[in-house]
Amino acid sequence: MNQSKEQRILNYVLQNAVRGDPCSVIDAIDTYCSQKEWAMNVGNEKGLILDKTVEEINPSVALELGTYCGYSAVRIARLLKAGARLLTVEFNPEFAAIAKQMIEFAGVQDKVTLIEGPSEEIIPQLKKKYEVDTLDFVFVDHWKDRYTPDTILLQECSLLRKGSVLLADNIIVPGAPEFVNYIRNNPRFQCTNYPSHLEYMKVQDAMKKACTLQGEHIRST
Ligand SMILES: Oc1cc(-c2ccc(F)cc2)cc2cncnc12
Ligand SMILES: [Mg+2]
Repeated sequence: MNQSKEQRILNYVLQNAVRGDPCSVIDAIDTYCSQKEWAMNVGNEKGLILDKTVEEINPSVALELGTYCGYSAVRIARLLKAGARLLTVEFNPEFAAIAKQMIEFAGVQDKVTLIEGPSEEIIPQLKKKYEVDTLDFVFVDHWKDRYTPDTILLQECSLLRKGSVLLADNIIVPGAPEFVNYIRNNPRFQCTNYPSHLEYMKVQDAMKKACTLQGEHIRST
């Protein structure tokens, strides 16, 4: 049976990157996906915006929605301080299997908990099953029609505190217009737009950062 694109990406990393070196894994994926086969990793241009946001927040607990091959999980985990952790959620079992190997090869497995399943089922489990109090940072990079419902669900599950930061990919392509409308008009969030380009392409894209101004449990008087 012929290999999937994601398996080919992993094989290229295993043959061209250095085990235990996250940067070499990131570079190998970017090289393969810019020269051989396009894939929906956040890529290096938007990846630098992700890096800056993670370094600014220096999160103790981070959540990623949409693991795919593990590119951004490795990108985030390599920047986490000792004892900090990333929970990453992937719905597609094939993608999750590739990401698990990618994360282990990069040597960041001790910082990353990969959870396979639909985000709407996993988010309500984070407090009890995954011992999360609140999330310092959320990277939103899964199916665009889940951006808004999952942002609402994070609030309903009291997972966002004052200062929690969401960073959403693909604001322009494929686009998340409903999410933009929701977050822009919500007084609970302070938004910042980061124009960029679609990974490995000369197509306009953008990321949106949303800072939580008040937590779920702190009701306005
Ligand atoms: O970064 C992304 C890009 C694209 C995508 C696909 C096809 C196309 F033509 C343009 C863009 C899809 C994504 C789905 N989930 C998460 N991230 C994604
Ligand atoms: Mg994306």
